[in-house]
Amino acid sequence: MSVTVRVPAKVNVQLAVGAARPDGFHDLANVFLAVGLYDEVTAAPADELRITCAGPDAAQVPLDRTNLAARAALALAARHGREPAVHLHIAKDIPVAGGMAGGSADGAGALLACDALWGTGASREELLEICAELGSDVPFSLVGGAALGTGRGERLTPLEVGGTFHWVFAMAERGLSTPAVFREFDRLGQGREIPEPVASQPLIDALAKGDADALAAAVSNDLQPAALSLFPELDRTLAAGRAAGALAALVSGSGPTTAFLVRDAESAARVARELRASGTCRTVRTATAPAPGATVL
Ligand SMILES: C[C@](O)(CO)[C@H](O)COP(=O)(O)OP(=O)(O)OC[C@H]1O[C@@H](n2ccc(N)nc2=O)[C@H](O)[C@@H]1O
Ligand SMILES: Nc1ncnc2c1ncn2[C@@H]1O[C@H](COP(=O)(O)OP(=O)(O)OP(=O)(O)O)[C@@H](O)[C@H]1O
Repeated sequence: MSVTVRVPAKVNVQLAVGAARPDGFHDLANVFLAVGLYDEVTAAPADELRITCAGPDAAQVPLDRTNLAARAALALAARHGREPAVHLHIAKDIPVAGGMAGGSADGAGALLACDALWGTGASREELLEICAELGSDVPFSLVGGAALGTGRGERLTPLEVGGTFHWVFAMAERGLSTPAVFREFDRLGQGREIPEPVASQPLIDALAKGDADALAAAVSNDLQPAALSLFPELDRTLAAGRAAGALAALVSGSGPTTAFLVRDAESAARVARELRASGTCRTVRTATAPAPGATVL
């Protein structure tokens, strides 16, 4: 017997970042939108905890206990006083270290898959609590759709989405480390007053209306200058997407994946084609949003 769970990637349509807290994290107003690029995590009984991974970026995924899927299985097993005897296989389609919460997706997926395989019967509340322990983005991977994340991003308020949004994503030649991007944010902000992060009401309204033009006018990412400072070539990718007719072009989360909001499927295909031809990125994918959260298949 095995259980397979499908989990979406995310794009941050707003990422407002406050000053560094004493614990090193940053308070955020983080508007997550789940997009239809998915990892699948399959849990099957085994003698001991084992992780395997397949997919284009599989070589970059750690297969030891630092893998977020392994950490999820260990956390659930410890809470329920059982052995983490499970084989977790990750079919990886979300780019690694791309700012699209791929590792977080695997954490949330493994948690749900182990809960179903073991018949743990953990409440939604308990699952969300474990997710928050695993990482700031993990609760959203479980929930999907759209949500405002406050605190370090783990405290979620679901948001309404009134239509389908079309996106193009350009994956970069190399990854960016999330802590390094936050550190660069701090460095760039030295000597400046960093305002409290606040969610944008026009952005929340645009999501609720399904209005792509209004969303394009409202998207923002406070980590973008830091990501561009560490990875200046991303500016060329953003410019290529804008020139191809994207309504908005931004760095996804901590980057280096760049995200392009477009009007419809036709324009997604055109922007994707022109981004590929621009030679400014490794691969290009199209996806629609919102996507559901972690789901047992
Ligand atoms: C950039 C985003 O992806 C936007 O959704 C997230 O804020 C990052 O979420 P994540 O990868 O799940 O991050 P975590 O695993 O919780 O933290 C990794 C590191 O990122 C930094 N970090 C993360 C979240 C946050 N609110 N403030 C931070 O400063 C910290 O250096 C932390 O040690
Ligand atoms: N299951 C996993 N899949 C991918 N990376 C993982 C996983 N578990 C741990 N990692 C480690 O986490 C690092 C970040 O990978 P991940 O793909 O989650 O980045 P990300 O998409 O930028 O994350 P986020 O958007 O949440 O900041 C990788 O370099 C890898 O070493």
